[in-house]
Amino acid sequence: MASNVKKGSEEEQPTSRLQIYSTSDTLSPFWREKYEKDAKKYWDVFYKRHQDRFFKDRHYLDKEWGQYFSGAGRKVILEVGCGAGNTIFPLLETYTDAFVHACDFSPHAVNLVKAHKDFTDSRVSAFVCDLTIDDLSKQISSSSVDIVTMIFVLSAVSPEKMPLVLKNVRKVLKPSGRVLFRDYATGDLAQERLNCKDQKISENFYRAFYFSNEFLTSLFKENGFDVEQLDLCCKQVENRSRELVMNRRWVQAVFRLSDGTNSSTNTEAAISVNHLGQEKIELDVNGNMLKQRRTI
Ligand SMILES: C[S@@+](CC[C@H](N)C(=O)[O-])C[C@H]1O[C@@H](n2cnc3c(N)ncnc32)[C@H](O)[C@@H]1O
Repeated sequence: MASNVKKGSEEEQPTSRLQIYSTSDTLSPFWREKYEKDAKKYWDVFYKRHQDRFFKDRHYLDKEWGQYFSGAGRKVILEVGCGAGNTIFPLLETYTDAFVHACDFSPHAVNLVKAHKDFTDSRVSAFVCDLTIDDLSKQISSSSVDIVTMIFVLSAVSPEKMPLVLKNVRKVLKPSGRVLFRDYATGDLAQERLNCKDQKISENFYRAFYFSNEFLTSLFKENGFDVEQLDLCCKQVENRSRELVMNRRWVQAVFRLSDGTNSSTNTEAAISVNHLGQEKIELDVNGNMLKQRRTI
């Protein structure tokens, strides 16, 4: 996180309503409607206020997914919910031939991307788009994208509307394309403690969805994707000055367009829990342990 966000400041404390979505929660109609109406506005205010200082550049992408970005030919990437560009600019730097489409429903976020020192029209097309409403194929040719990056964006969309995002993305993905996904997992400290600054989008506005393996697998399968890989990643982060041990959990996954056949065998083998630097546990689709091994 950017150093200008003060640790332990008033600003980080939830002062009002916190709405956490989970597969078992039901939102009251009032809050669902209010969130949907206000989400775009609040994210836009968030970027107006924090500019490009809140999220850190994501330098792990080539380490985690290099095999998908490299290879023959110019790769076309679509970053959905691009924010200030913390995913796209590290990618452009590493893969010097890549072309990136980047969209977000916050006009301020898209302007930050366009104002970035590494932005150039010949390599980036940045545009405003609400993924749940606007048809991506009006901006990008159908079946032309090699890789869609979905980094901490689907958790910002209400569960009822997630299928709309996946259907939208499907239109522009090549048949051989992949969706690279990373987002909050159930049991993340922010879900447990409800006071993490990551959750605060604006005054009185907090938002998150936490994915379970089962929910994520069904969501993508029901919308025409197969699971190629799915890891539950867990990391303990210690903050000595505040005497806190924080359990961060996120899901990292790769999806491809469904070929229409039943690929449950592949899916079972691919799903794993990865306690970083500690152990790797392979689960079947129902979360039962198949194998456990040390990774260090
Ligand atoms: C946590 S930020 C992640 C930004 C970026 N992917 C990154 O790697 O840093 C989530 C982003 O999703 C955007 N977003 C949320 N809902 C959206 C929607 N329905 N359509 C387009 N963008 C959306 C927000 O404006 C925000 O920029």
